[in-house]
Amino acid sequence: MALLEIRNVSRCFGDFTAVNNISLSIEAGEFFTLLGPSGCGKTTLLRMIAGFDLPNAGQIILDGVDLVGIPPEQRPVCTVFQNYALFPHMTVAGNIAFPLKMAKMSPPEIKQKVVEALEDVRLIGFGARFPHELSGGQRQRVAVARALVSRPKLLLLDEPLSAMDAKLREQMQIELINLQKEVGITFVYVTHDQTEALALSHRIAVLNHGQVEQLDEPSRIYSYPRTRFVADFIGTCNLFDGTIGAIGAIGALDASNELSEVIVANGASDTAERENTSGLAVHVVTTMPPKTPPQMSLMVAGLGRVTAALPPDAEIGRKGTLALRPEKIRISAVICENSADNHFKGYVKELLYLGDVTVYIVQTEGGATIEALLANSAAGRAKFFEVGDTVEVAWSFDAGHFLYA
Ligand SMILES: Nc1ncnc2c1ncn2[C@@H]1O[C@H](COP(=O)(O)OP(=O)(O)OP(=O)(O)O)[C@@H](O)[C@H]1O
Repeated sequence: MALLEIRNVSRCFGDFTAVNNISLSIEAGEFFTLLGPSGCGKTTLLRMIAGFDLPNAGQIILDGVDLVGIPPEQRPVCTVFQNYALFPHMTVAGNIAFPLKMAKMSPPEIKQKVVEALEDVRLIGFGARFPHELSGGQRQRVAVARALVSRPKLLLLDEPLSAMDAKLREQMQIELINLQKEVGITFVYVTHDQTEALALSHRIAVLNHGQVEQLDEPSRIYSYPRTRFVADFIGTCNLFDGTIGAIGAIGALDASNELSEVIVANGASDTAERENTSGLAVHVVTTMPPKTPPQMSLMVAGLGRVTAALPPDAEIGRKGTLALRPEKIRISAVICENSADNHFKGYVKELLYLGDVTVYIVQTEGGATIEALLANSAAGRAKFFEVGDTVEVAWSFDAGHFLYA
């Protein structure tokens, strides 16, 4: 059984449903993140785990015990907030010792545990300082130490780094990863920052309108978003609405016959009539090397025919979205023909120089807008193209990810 089981939990405020029948499990030792835009319900869910709020329906089970009905201070759960919430009149050591004093631990034991906690967050030597004598990063480390000192089963962190500048945030992210590994306590982390979620988490639940849209490892969330919302919310993504025009290999897809029901079976060498899932007769036309991944062509406004990897349950005429990350797109000057599966001529409409990379917004001849990302360091050049340059954008058939949503 998982350490934390959230079963069919809902929370309504009047007519408004902030958390809508969420179920998820978190394993012991996981760094688990609730990620979503403002108002998606992540803090409400966290508050219910902590006991500061109660669900209207559902169960929250920690280590086999239903927490609903148990007051916050009796739950083996601690929370770290964005604003640190340290006692200003107490020293660092006093702040960290506070929950141990409340638990009536003996003074020598408290002293020992405070030293260990200061070690955990690399603040040895800071015990006698007051919070106002610390930097933001140091204050948050004290808050984490105070939350961890009583060794809760679960540490909840509500946007703990959002008040920090980018550089400090990155440093604190590394510290949190290392700390979680060292202490082995399960972290449930709330953030609206997708890069933070990708960097920190073992698994991420992406929330939208009070529901989980996708629960997965960071790399899968990024590379295989399950919905259009996830593709759009995590990183930057070109999203092309398309209709499946043909199913088969690139060579066999006849441009003059876009809606033909052509199927090329892997390894098939004969010509034969088959039936597709809708019961229609389809024509097997050619031999494919056994390892060639199945493909399809999509009809996309502004681009025309786009070749893509064949998703499950593909059928001619079915609509969906091709999600294509900007870094998967290549740009070249239109001098020689590009041999990639998909290549379109256009011009650079806009660009954004970001130092290490440049974002190019390319308008294709057909009228589509495509965002591409190029690393600048490779050729030691600041930028490869200028606004107005004629270019070709290209990507391989398996660079994108097709969604039915
Ligand atoms: N006590 C409350 N009374 C009424 N509505 C509430 C209450 N608490 C939260 N809400 C609403 O529930 C929704 C979810 O709020 P929640 O704080 O969980 O969002 P969030 O995803 O954490 O957003 P943020 O990142 O902005 O904190 C919001 O629309 C919010 O206005």
